[in-house]
Amino acid sequence: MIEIADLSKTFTLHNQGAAAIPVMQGAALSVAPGDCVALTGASGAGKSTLMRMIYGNYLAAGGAIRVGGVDVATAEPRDILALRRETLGYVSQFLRVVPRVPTLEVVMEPLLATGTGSEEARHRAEELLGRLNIPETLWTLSPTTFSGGEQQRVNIARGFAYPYPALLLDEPTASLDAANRDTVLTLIEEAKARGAAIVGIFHDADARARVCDREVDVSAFAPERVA
Ligand SMILES: Nc1ncnc2c1ncn2[C@@H]1O[C@H](COP(=O)(O)OP(=O)(O)OP(=O)(O)O)[C@@H](O)[C@H]1O
Repeated sequence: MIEIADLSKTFTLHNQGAAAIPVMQGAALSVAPGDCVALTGASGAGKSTLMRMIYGNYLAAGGAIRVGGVDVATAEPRDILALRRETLGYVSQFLRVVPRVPTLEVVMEPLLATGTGSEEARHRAEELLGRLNIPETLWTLSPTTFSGGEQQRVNIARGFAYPYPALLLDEPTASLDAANRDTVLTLIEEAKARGAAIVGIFHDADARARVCDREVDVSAFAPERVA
């Protein structure tokens, strides 16, 4: 479902005479439906960079990133937007929403965007918000003023509402209490059981052990240093 081959990334520092900093070379990764792969490696090794390249936020310098039938490394922006709508979900660490949109609509939106009827979308959103312990009194309010943990849980509800065939998870259990952490890990298990291919960054080693089938250390993709 996710196939990465010979992927490289260079950052260009425009404020320093366009200096080119290679940060990744020869990255390879293959994630089958139902598999969850954890990206590991020390801080700065390139976990977030790889994740952002898979989502199409960072441009690759070379190589291929196939998600479903689309090569994100070379796809047109409109094809990347279609891929994000129908195939590739991303649970980032922080919720970014349009102000004044109620929580329930924030969670329903990925379902409505892919043609699910509003009754069914509402039902799924209510189920997820309930499981993630967001009080019903908050559902009609915008999440912009919610606590950090509540915003994270709304973000997770939104990310798991639509059954994406591929999912990127950036520290989905960070700063959650034990009960909510358990719910998120169960949601990941359910996504795997329906065949989602998942790539995640999990600093929580126990969470990794529970839901991940493999670990890939991105330090192996560091460019060779010229001495
Ligand atoms: N815009 C940029 N310009 C230059 N270098 C960058 C830029 N963004 C990231 N880097 C470098 O790319 C490397 C990989 O960073 P990345 O954030 O992917 O690491 P990480 O493994 O996710 O780290 P952490 O666990 O701390 O989040 C780091 O050396 C970082 O300094």
